Amino acid sequence: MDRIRIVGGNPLHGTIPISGAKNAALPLMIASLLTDDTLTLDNVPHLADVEQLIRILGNHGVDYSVNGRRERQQGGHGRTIHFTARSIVDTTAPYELVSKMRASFWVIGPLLARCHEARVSLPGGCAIGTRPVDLFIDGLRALGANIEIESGYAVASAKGGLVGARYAFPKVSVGATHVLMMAATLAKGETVLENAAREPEVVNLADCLNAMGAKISGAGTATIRIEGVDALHGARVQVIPDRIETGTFAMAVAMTGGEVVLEGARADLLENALDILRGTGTEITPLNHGIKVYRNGAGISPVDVTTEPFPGFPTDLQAQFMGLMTMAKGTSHITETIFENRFMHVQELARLGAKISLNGQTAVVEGVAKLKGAPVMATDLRASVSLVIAGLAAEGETVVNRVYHLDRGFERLEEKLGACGAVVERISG
Ligand SMILES: CC(=O)N[C@H]1[C@@H](OP(=O)(O)OP(=O)(O)OC[C@H]2O[C@@H](n3ccc(=O)[nH]c3=O)[C@H](O)[C@@H]2O)O[C@H](CO)[C@@H](O)[C@@H]1O
Ligand SMILES: C=C(OP(=O)(O)O)C(=O)O
Repeated sequence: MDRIRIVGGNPLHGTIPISGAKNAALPLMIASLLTDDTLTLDNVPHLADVEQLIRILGNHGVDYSVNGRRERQQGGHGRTIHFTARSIVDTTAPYELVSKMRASFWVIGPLLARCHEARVSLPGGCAIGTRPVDLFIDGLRALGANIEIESGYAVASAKGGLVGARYAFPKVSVGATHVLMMAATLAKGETVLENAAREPEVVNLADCLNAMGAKISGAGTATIRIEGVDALHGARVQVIPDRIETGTFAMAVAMTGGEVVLEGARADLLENALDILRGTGTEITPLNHGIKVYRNGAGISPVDVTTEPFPGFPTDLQAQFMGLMTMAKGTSHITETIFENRFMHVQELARLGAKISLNGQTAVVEGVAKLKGAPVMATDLRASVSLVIAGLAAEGETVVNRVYHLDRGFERLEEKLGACGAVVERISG
């Protein structure tokens, strides 16, 4: 199993290209199931989750072809992938494929909308909480689907097709918003989704569906209206830059000091996190083509943070921010409100010398003057990268084990950090 070895202590200087967002690319790829035409996506990151979803979509009959290898080799932005689902050859998404990642469950929406039936294994994904699917089931039932859980599968049907309805999410869910929005595009009549997720990835998906002929308004607000249409057609759509990768590298610079331009990053996708970072003493300057991040030798100020649905502070940056706070000049409180088990990095950061105690869903982080390198274990995607950036700031050698988590969500991580002066290498096997 691959490991990442880091020798910490170097400030970061240079330019890091920001990749297309994993969490935007995945639902866009799934949207290809809604049409027999070709959906072309630009700026698709090269990640294990994307490759896995290609396999899952292939099982349903989606063909794909990839361009852009040359640009990628030259450090350019992502790949262009054409997805074509001429016909759906199988409406079952089997356990072996779906159990590896959460988002694969989302095929249930388009399959039901287009084929009026779906049999989808209950999902896997990062082990950061129980992650139920009740909202998907309730929402799709509101659109007229019959759904039962049988032997670990959601078995769904909608004879005669889905029918538009009003559905108010009892809790904000990104995935359930994606799925209901996709399902409603081909339903009869109007669907109104209330208390919908407002994440930029939802807006990216709505823009994509509209480019395919859907009639969606209000994405990015809590109320989304979808007027069902008879069919969708092909389109060409750009995956938005990854705001979590952006925030992660910004926090790395805040930890190590230095100056880095995050090329292609969009400040409007993570205003809240950038404001919080400014509060720690990090200079953040939006540029035309990205964001500049700078921290001089002065210490890191502690800032309290609570994770919230967008536009609040993202749970996917909580672990990285905790890494930063371990070196602050004082105590900070980090409260996780989205996932009940997303503090697995706490004990690993402690191996590097961090002082963190847990009080329910709040971590109390007492800053220390320095971290010291140690062997650590990656437990999930964002926890893994928090250990990498903490390792960059720690004295001496840190080895992060089980890095396959990282490959799900960070494209060319070692290469990007290495180009900015970090000593970081992958040890295979
Ligand atoms: C691939 C992808 O885009 N993953 C992101 C997506 O995950 P995902 O879409 O799975 O996260 P949700 O927004 O659905 O989860 C939010 C909360 O709702 C709960 N819930 C969700 C569905 C449901 O049917 N019932 C229920 O109770 C979840 O357990 C969680 O407590 O949004 C999360 C929240 O920003 C991010 O951390 C993940 O990186
Ligand atoms: C939790 C994440 O991914 P997933 O929802 O696919 O588990 C993540 O991207 O941080």
